Amino acid sequence: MGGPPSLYAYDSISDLARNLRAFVIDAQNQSIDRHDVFRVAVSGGSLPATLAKALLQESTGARDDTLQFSKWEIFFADERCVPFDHEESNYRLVKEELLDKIPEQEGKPRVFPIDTKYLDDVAEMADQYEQTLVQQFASRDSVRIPMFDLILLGCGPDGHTCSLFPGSPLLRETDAWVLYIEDSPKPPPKRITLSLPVACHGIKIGFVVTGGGKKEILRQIFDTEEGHQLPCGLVNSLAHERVAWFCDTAAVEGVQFPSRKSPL
Ligand SMILES: O=C(O)[C@H](O)[C@@H](O)[C@H](O)[C@H](O)COP(=O)(O)O
Repeated sequence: MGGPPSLYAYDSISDLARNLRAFVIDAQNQSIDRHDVFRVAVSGGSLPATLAKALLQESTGARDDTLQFSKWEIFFADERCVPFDHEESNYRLVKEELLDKIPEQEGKPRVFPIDTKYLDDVAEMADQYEQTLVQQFASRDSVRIPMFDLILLGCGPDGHTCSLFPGSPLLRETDAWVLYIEDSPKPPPKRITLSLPVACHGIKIGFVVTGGGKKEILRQIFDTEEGHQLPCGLVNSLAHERVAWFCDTAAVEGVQFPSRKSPL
């Protein structure tokens, strides 16, 4: 039995971004001290923009406020099966919101996009990305399942995360690391996603959720038994205290589960 996840709520997006920055840099420093690399998985949706607000702020120069992007390896928690330059591409979003704006002196991360050259064969796309993860994780650490240093996720209004949707058979997968879906309820229909065990296998997992449109689903996820069965609720139940939720006050309105301010 692990402890409960942490729920942080802020009055403004800039407060949220400041605290998310501290959380990410703390995870970064611990990872670099541990194995000289920081392996992060990111999702799409509104997350890349909020993450960019957090990471592109000016540094105070202190170690606990310094990003070492040259030690970062960025992976994708999910991707929409569209070309890289398509407006729905998560890679494009992360690139335009964040990667292209990192100041040169902070170094360049290594980026591992989900290769979309097999657009007609989504099973092949998922296999290829699993091979990328095998090369980056298993060969180095001989692991049964990749362990990211940090996984950053969003929460859909139905409680989905990555491209793992409520009631999907994909939620029962225990073996494969990377899965595909061809009938996603959120467009576009074809998507690639980390499996639930991999999405829960981060040393730290951070959800970023903002706006009043999420308050009902957050209430379900945190305060009800049924909510624990939703994909986001399953991440909470499987990863326990390794999970931190960064929300604004609009998103947690009506949530009984106690929220706090500081992640560190
Ligand atoms: O590519 C995607 O669609 C996602 O990775 C998805 O899981 C997203 O994170 C949630 O739908 C939340 O999206 P919002 O933050 O935009 O609501």
